[in-house]
Amino acid sequence: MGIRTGAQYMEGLKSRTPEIWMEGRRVTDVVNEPVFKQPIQEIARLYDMQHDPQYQNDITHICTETGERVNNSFLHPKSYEEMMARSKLFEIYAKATFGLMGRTPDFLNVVVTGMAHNGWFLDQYNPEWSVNIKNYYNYIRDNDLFLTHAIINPQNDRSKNSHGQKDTFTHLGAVEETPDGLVVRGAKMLATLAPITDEVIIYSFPGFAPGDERYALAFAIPIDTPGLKLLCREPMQDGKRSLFDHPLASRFEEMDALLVFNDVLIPWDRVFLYNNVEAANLLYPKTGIAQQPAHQSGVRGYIKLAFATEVACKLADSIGVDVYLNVQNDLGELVQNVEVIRSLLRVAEYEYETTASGEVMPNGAALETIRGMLPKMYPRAIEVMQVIGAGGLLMSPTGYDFNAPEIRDDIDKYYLGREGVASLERVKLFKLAWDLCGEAFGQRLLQYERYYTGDPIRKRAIFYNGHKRKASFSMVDDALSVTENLVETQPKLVK
Ligand SMILES: Cc1cc2nc3c(=O)[nH]c(=O)nc-3n(C[C@H](O)[C@H](O)[C@H](O)COP(=O)(O)OP(=O)(O)OC[C@H]3O[C@@H](n4cnc5c(N)ncnc54)[C@H](O)[C@@H]3O)c2cc1C
Ligand SMILES: Nc1c(O)cccc1C(=O)O
Repeated sequence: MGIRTGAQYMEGLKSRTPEIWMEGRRVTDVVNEPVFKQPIQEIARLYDMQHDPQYQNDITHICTETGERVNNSFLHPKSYEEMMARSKLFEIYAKATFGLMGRTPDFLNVVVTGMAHNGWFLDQYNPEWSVNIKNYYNYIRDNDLFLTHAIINPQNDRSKNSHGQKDTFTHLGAVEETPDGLVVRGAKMLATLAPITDEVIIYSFPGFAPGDERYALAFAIPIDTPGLKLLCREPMQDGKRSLFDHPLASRFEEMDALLVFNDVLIPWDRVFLYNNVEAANLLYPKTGIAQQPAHQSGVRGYIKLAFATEVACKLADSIGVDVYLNVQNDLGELVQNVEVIRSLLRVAEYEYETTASGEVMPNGAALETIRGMLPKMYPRAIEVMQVIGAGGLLMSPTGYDFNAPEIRDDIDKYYLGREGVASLERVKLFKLAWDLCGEAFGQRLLQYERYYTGDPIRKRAIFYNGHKRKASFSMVDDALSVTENLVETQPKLVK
């Protein structure tokens, strides 16, 4: 089959019956559910772009195995050119959502592609696992499926491991082995976009301890597998708020869900890892699913940071405050931050690494630096936007007010911006900014940038410890070398 259209993606959603709970009710018609309607359209647009002559050659390629056209996120990069073909796709998809949808299909496609092409790692433990993940990769590539994932345990008692929790099956664990597959029970979070996806893949960041064997799992199942419940958080837009008043929140709500597994049967051919703490801890670092997804999220984060910076600059210009030094200083800092991420991306791509199995990966240190800097830079961009917008962010009329003839003159007169900026233009800009820096929608985007890639504190500590292991500190040695034997040659202190 190969690439799908947006309509085929939506037909796929209609063909499934996932158990979705939101605001205390079952969601049975996800395509027509107001909360999901527009986000589905945004994802459908990404699928349609694969058929658009303007984008097709930049975001898809002909699969050498099947001869079908498939998305570039399924490329297993064996050259700089193939790595850059993925980078181009990441950028085009990110620009289509201003970087505000973090878990677009390309993200997990990259994860599964990485896992599937590093089967050597899984073969060390169980050769069936590498066959299963490779077959799964072929399946989602050839059917162009959209995945969600949940790799975090529910936030119960973080001072204890999974086997130390009060209830054995709070964290998702294996209950029993059957001839047909593995029965699992418990929960995982935080499956972004789960209600509007086709499948879910489960695995974990490193962190298992001896005794956690039953929780050391990696598998994938259809999102409507019997026994799987999706418990959604409170929606951040009800699908009825106008595009005028909420130009971003009304389009890009990325629903997050807790996944609850009630004795769900995972067919053996969908099990990629099981009952092995060492394998579960090494899956992430050893199969490239730390580095390769960080490329996609680095490009996406760059677009999102650049977008937020553009909004802050336009906001300041619209009310004439970017004539002042303090504002110029703040905006200059944001623009430089964007340049830092852009430069790090180029360095990551120019200084790519090739693995023993011939996989080309963007430079790990540069990607890890992006991973550590975006959680600081994006909140900074939002803070500057809030400081510049000041009270004006709370002082906007609604689209309905513009349509009220009795007050239209007042609106046009008192919501005017600087010379040349009509009230409609200024108000639309401030609404764009408010969605990013005021709404719950925008706060989620900020929290996303802090935590989407794991805990930045622990990731930065891992990065430092890795640096300490690898660095030579040779400059210190050089500087100290001139002072060798100084004590012996030191002239006696004569008072
Ligand atoms: C908007 C958003 C979308 C997300 N989307 C997804 C997704 O699609 N799929 C997915 O699997 N995950 C997703 N995540 C979850 C993300 O992976 C986690 O938020 C991240 O890994 C951090 O884990 P946590 O949120 O449970 O924080 P916790 O680990 O509970 O940390 C809470 C606080 O305690 C501290 N802490 C906790 N444990 C330790 C420790 N052992 N040592 C030191 N400090 C500790 C942390 O530093 C932090 O300050 C998403 C998160 C967000 C915010
Ligand atoms: N955040 C990630 C995820 O959710 C899955 C795989 C990798 C990552 C990552 O950022 O490294």
